[in-house]
Amino acid sequence: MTDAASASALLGRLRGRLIVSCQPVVGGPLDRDEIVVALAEAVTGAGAAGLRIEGVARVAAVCRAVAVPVIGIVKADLPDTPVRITPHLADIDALAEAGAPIIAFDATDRARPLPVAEMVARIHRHGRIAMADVSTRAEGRAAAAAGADIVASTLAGYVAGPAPTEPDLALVADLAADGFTVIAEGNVRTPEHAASALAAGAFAVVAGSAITRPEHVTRWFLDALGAG
Ligand SMILES: CC(=O)N[C@H](C=O)[C@@H](O)[C@H](O)[C@H](O)COP(=O)(O)O
Repeated sequence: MTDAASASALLGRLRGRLIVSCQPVVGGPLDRDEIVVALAEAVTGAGAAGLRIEGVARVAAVCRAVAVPVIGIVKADLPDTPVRITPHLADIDALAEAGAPIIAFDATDRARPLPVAEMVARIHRHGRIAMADVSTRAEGRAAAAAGADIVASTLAGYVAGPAPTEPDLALVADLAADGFTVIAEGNVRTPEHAASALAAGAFAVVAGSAITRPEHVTRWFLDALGAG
């Protein structure tokens, strides 16, 4: 993908659709490349229009295996910054080389290795679509001003305090009202959440844990039963 027309055609395939994040629990029994590929094949076979995949080797393997657009990310725990999702330019280069047509990165307003504009420029230099994972409307506005093609609610609630358990549909609605291409991501745990996200103005919806992390879903059930 090298031009605006192809980017727009690729995005068009995601409009109003479900994207499934296939990121197994780290270190768990499903945390294997072949299982991520199998999950990708299972959900796309069932109708998922796109995928979100972590790790360069996994992005390459999934891009070879399926025909839907892949959002590629790299996660890294760094000593000097809370930014974890695709923190470096080298990550962008590797994800582009692996074949991801969309590259997502942390675009929060925290101590960061590099300015958001530099990340977007690098993604565009590879002819890829830049997806900014944000936690607030201000971050979404700043990312869009820096040239991001998509803003996503991925990090809402994850910059401080306890991890959220519901999608931030107010943020989705605010970003959509600003006129951005918004992906609702983070704690979309039910089909009703997904439908509500589209109703709030999302362009597309990502669901992850609810589909591809059975350990988390099991915990939700156990908690509801007051068991274990
Ligand atoms: C905060 C963070 O690091 N989010 C990550 C981003 O890639 C993933 O761990 C999430 O699973 C993904 O965003 C999908 O969200 P959920 O699994 O809640 O449907």
